[in-house]
Amino acid sequence: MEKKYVLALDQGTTSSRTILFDHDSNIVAVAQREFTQIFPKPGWVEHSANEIWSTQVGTISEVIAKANIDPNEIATIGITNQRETAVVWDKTTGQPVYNAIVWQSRQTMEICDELKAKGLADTFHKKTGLLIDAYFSGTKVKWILDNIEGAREKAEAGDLLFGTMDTWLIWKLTGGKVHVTDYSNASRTLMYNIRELKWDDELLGHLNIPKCMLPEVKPSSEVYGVTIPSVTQGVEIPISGIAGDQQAALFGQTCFNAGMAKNTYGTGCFMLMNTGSQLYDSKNGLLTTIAWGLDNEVVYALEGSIFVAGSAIQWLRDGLKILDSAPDSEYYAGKVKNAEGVYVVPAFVGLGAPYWDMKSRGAIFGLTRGTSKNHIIRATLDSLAYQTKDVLDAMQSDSGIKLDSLKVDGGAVANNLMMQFQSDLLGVPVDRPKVVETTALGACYLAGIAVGFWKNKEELINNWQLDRRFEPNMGEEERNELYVGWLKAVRRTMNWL
Ligand SMILES: Nc1ncnc2c1ncn2[C@@H]1O[C@H](COP(=O)(O)OP(=O)(O)O)[C@@H](O)[C@H]1O
Ligand SMILES: O=P(O)(O)OC[C@H](O)CO
Repeated sequence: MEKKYVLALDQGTTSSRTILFDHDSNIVAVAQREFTQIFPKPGWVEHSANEIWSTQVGTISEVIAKANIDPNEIATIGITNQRETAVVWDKTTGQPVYNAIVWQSRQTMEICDELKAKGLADTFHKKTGLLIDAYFSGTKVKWILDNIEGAREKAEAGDLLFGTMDTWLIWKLTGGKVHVTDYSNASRTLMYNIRELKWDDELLGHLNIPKCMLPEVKPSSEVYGVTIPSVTQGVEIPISGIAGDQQAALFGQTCFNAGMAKNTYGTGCFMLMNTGSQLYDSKNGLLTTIAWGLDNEVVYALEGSIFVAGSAIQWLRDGLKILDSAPDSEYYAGKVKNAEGVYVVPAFVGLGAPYWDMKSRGAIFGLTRGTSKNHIIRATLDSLAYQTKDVLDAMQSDSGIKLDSLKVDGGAVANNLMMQFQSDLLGVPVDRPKVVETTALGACYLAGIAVGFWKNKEELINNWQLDRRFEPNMGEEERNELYVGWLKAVRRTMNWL
């Protein structure tokens, strides 16, 4: 039967999505299921790996039914995922030994402090391109082995497996046969040497993690295995693409050349710049990471990771209950001229790039008797733009490359007011593509290339289409004044705990 489609599984922080794309990169059908966010203690964030699996597999059948296609028409599957989130499971029973510890979670802060106190920051940084921070998987795995009774003995006996969500899903999709990840996900674990492309024995020693529990690391585009028919409507479908969601979005935005960058506004906000074969050692708090492995080469990226972006809008909705829905934020924010001196610093789980302060916490500044909920909503939206300026400035300084426009994507870019403010604040145009599901698209491209559905990446460039360009419309003086206020506000949240 003619292969007409590629299926992308996008396992995000708040929902599992499956999207069916055709050969021209059009979305044919989407299914999405949210899952429980577990907050056992302040600053801790966990997910049930079994619920992640059940929501993801549920969306596969849903999408096939919605699109009304024969599953035999699906050429292949690409996987993309929230990165760093770590699960450890028993390879015989298939049961996780503990919840998945989410990238945002701060429960390994003490382990990080201990590693830093031993003077290991440079060693980890040189080998992994990362910093010692609770964000990355390594200390999460150590925490599970240290805290769950019997886990360390079992891990050492080879009975437990570790995976990020790509690895977990592929293991489940293949009926427990395949235990793999790709370079882009491995590069977020704090255990992978991004220069020598191997799990690093010295770092594993410092973290006390047995190597036998780690997945095999592969390029981002090759056939890793096939699904068991029971999960894909009675048909075996190859799985041939894997990338962490932010790297997948870089690929989906067709940022194939060094110097090209994108910014994704989802739960968090992540700016990545393709740096080709070059590894930049950031002087400004950015990470060096692997973008993808393809065509026998590894492409590197510079990354600015912002922990709280769209989730600050969710906080307005679910925490403060001053919004019914995230899109309503645009309406309320538009009722005021600007934030009128109010700044929201959403450091709910500390601050990521470029500050890297696990001990800062969120704050609202500049309140007066005239402050309304509209100002707070406006200032919360503005915080996405300010945080983006922080990382863009760092990136331009590190790379010496001045961007003449910024490609954006992710759920929150639907907000026109926020996009306009972003362009005003950066002083460069902001380009929003027609398909903002670039994460899923990137996974789809990587998978499609592996099986010849698309010839090569050059064929994909023409599929990128502009939806809207936001042009800057703010004077230099106003921009600087606003930004100075933001920097002052951020400084005051730091080292709070
Ligand atoms: N119109 C909007 N304005 C502002 N934020 C929005 C809007 N629509 C969605 N969001 C935010 O975008 C996020 C969802 O984006 P998505 O790319 O699906 O995230 P993720 O992949 O991290 O789960 C949510 O945090 C939500 O609050
Ligand atoms: O779920 P998202 O889209 O916010 O992405 C999470 C990141 O991969 C965390 O590093």
